Amino acid sequence: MTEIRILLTGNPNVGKTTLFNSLCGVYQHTGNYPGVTVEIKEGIRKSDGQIFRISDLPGTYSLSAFTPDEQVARDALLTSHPDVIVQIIDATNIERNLFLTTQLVEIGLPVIIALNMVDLAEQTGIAIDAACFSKSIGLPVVKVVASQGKGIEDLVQTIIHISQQKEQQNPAQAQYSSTITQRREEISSFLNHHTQHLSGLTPEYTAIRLLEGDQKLSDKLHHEGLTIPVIDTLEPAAIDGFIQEIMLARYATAEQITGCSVSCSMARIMPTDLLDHVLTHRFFGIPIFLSFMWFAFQLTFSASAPVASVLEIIFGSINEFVGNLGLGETVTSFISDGIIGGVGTVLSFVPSIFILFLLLSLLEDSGYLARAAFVMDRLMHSIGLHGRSFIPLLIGFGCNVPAIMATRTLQSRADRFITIISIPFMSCSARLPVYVLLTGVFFGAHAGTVIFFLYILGILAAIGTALLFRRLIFHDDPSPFIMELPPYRSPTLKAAALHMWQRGKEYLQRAGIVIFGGVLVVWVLASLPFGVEYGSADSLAGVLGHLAEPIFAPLGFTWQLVVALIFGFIAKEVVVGSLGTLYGGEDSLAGSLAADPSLGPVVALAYMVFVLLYLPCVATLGVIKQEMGSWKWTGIALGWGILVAFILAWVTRIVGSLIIGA
Ligand SMILES: Nc1nc2c(ncn2[C@@H]2O[C@H](COP(=O)(O)OP(=O)(O)OP(=O)(O)O)[C@@H](O)[C@H]2O)c(=O)[nH]1
Ligand SMILES: [Mg+2]
Repeated sequence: MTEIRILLTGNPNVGKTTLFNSLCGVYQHTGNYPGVTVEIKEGIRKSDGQIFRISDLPGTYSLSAFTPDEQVARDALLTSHPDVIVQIIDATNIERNLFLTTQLVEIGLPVIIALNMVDLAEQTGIAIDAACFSKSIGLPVVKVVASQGKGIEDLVQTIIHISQQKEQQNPAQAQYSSTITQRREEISSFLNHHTQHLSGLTPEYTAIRLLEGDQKLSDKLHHEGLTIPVIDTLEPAAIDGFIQEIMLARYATAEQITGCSVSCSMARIMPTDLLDHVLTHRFFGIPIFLSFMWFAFQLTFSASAPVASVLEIIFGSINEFVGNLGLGETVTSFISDGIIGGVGTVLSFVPSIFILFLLLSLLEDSGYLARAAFVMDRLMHSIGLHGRSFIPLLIGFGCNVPAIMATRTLQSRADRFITIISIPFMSCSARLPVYVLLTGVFFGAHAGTVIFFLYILGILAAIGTALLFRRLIFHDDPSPFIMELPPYRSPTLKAAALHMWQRGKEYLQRAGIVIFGGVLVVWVLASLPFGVEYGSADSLAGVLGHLAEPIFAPLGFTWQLVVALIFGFIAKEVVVGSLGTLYGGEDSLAGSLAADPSLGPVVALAYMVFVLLYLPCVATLGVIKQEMGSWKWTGIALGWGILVAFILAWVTRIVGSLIIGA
């Protein structure tokens, strides 16, 4: 078997990852907004007697990289020397995508165009003559619909064909003015004598990249002791002029190619514009966004509460059954308090998590969330957060770990840090079970609304944090933000369900290992030392809880709540798991909570506020350290979370008691 190495590249949000998934038969996260993939993902396909080693790159508009994710794409394209580059082009937006093509063809490696989303292009009345397009661009063009797996076979055959072909491609190149051509020759003839410094790039190509302002490349050459003609001798203003000129030449080429092969029967579709007008309206935009979110939480709670109570009844009967088996005290307690009380409780919230994920996936795939980002941008910019930060913040609703990785789409370190420290306040799905449990017990019909406000509080805490840190530490203004709105795409239930399943599966897997481990520790602590009553104040868990209780006295938390918080650090699902274990006994967990005289709506609310804000789980802390590269900032993020949680939970308790007492 021969091996073919392929890079999938293209602008953001054109369907690279969807195509990658189709080619490799795997699942990587996709979403209808730019910046979903921020790292290179590798995959393998074996077919037709070949091994295809495929890399999915983050999206990029050009090779002049500005953000960390674009740099990853640029470096892979310039330094990894693949056999074939496949550029995925959005068929509804060909001309803009071709700007990147004009850069790719200059590298000198074989390029194939995968023209994706032809289904959408056809719906909007854009007709593309692939043969004519291929001829005018001088590259093979394959039409595909990645989301339906159409055209994949054609693409694979083309890849095989091109990788075996020996002769050079002859693609349409950008036509530069005589000044640029002359400068280019000057630099490349100099580089001809120094090819050992070019790491496989041709002198001509290196010359044009330098004229285009590739800082990384010129830094590298300087570092190796070279003085580059033109670049090092001319004024920066002159170089800026070259950058402009080259860009214009690229656009002109893109326009020329598109002109002869694409015809539009309709100028633009109106419904999108009209819809955007409403959804991104200056005044209505935010209320509309909030209503969508409120509706999502209401639905999550009302649809999942019945399922959760059925599961609770089932677990109750298993408990009774195990109790009657006469297995001995420790084994019975292990099964009913540890496994069923702990892990079972966590699992009974799986339906809520799945429903929330399904709703978020539908909103995301339709393109609405990107509009929400746009609406929030106006607001966020005025308070010192970068508009682009909104997408990582939103991803935080699912899990904080990928959200923090998604900050790689931000350019400045200040923007990144401010976003990273704000993300843990976004209520990830692991916290939802705590809300569903406690609001169900203490807030009855208002449960959905209380959950909604907790999410809003999380968003406000995130925004407040950004504001404060921007003013206190970084002083500068957020860098300018350009975000393009992705097209509306009618979400398919299949894609959304797949999305939901993938995210839900992670939750289940965690429930299997991490949560079971965490809950087991709590069960052991509640059972030791031998001879004490399970979960009593004399058990190790009781002692630990009582030790920490004074700290939490102003908040009114019982020692069981405190122990659950401590172990919630492993993963936030462990909070309900521990409560299930510690409040075990005859009654159901909900029943025991309702019967505990030290608990009531006010303490429950303060507890939920604390759980929402207090600290990111271990995994999140790990990734903060990885992305910030410093323990100092990781410590600041950790301490800040605890401080905010404490203050806001305390305020909740005071204000709540005043209202209830009044
Ligand atoms: N209608 C239609 N939708 C598609 C097609 N291919 C992808 N999509 C959708 O387009 C959106 C973007 O897809 P992704 O695969 O995440 O795009 P990407 O290029 O990897 O995006 P980044 O990683 O952000 O650069 C998703 O909502 C996909 O479901 C297609 O052929 N037709
Ligand atoms: Mg992607």
